[in-house]
Amino acid sequence: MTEPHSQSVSEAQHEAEVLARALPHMQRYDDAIVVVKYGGHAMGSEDVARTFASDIVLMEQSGINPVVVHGGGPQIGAMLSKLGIKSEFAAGLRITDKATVEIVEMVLAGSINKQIVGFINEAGGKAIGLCGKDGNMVRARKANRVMVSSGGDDAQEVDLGFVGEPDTVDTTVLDQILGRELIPVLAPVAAAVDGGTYNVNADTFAGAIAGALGAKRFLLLTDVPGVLDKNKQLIPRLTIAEAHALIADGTISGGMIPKVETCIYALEKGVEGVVILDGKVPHAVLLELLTDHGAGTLITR
Ligand SMILES: Nc1ncnc2c1ncn2[C@@H]1O[C@H](COP(=O)(O)OP(=O)(O)O)[C@@H](O)[C@H]1O
Ligand SMILES: CC(=O)N[C@@H](CCC(=O)OP(=O)(O)O)C(=O)O
Repeated sequence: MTEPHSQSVSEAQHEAEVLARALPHMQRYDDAIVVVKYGGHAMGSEDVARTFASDIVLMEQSGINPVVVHGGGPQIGAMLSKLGIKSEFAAGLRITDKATVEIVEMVLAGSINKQIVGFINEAGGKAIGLCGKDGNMVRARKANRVMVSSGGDDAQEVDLGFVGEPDTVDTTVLDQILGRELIPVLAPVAAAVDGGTYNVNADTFAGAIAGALGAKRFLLLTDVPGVLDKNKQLIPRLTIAEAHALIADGTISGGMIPKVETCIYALEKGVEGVVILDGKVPHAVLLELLTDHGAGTLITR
């Protein structure tokens, strides 16, 4: 046998061993619902988005029921600036006036949603793009005003406009879709309880969906390796109590606060485990679900 041939046999053997090691993980998640929040920063390049889409199809083919909830903050920002509409954030949430909510709906429920649906379908899946309005899935109430400090002592109360908090989640449509080889892809736009449209933070929307579906795992794909400690080192595991302590001492700040709070909400609603991980790492979801070492920060009760 020549050297190159023996090498390729051993490589193939290695690949077979990797596949075999995935079996117990596949069995653990057989028929389980896994909600994956795909953040706007994690979308990165088209190559990364296509790899993500094929991983979602592989999950579905392995007997897992994936539910994708996507964000698109940077993409909304780009469209608003193209149109000359100024946009500001308060407490990590976009202050959303009437003109902005129309663009948010257009970008999230329109272009981004259909792009992800397209990539999943090109990878051999059958994705269905929906937003919270479809089938009355998520109804939202107006978000509370938030306190924003302007540097000095004088904190100001800010009205976020058309920003909503999930009020009720009706899973009828998702119950019809899941378990039938279909992959729901959800945009975080919701109907207002009193009519109209609300812009909902994608993490919050995904947490509400994961909680209502009683998902086994809730994965949040972002642009950092997970929750980092004060020395910027990855914290592989956290309990709810430890997460609260890290928020209180300032280790967790900015956009990571609503993310971790959403994780805590989902865990309290019965989700077994929540993982925050880097969506820009190729095959991040497969690494987490189907390998022994997992990825990111796992938060459990
Ligand atoms: N302890 C921490 N560990 C990791 N990231 C943190 C931490 N504290 C604050 N952050 C910030 O949170 C950001 C992630 O939140 P966000 O930008 O809202 O993500 P996404 O757009 O994916 O929803 C990180 O890029 C980082 O700047
Ligand atoms: C109220 C609010 O802030 N909504 C977000 C919705 C999109 C989102 O959350 O996208 P990421 O996950 O990519 O950040 C926004 O307008 O940007």
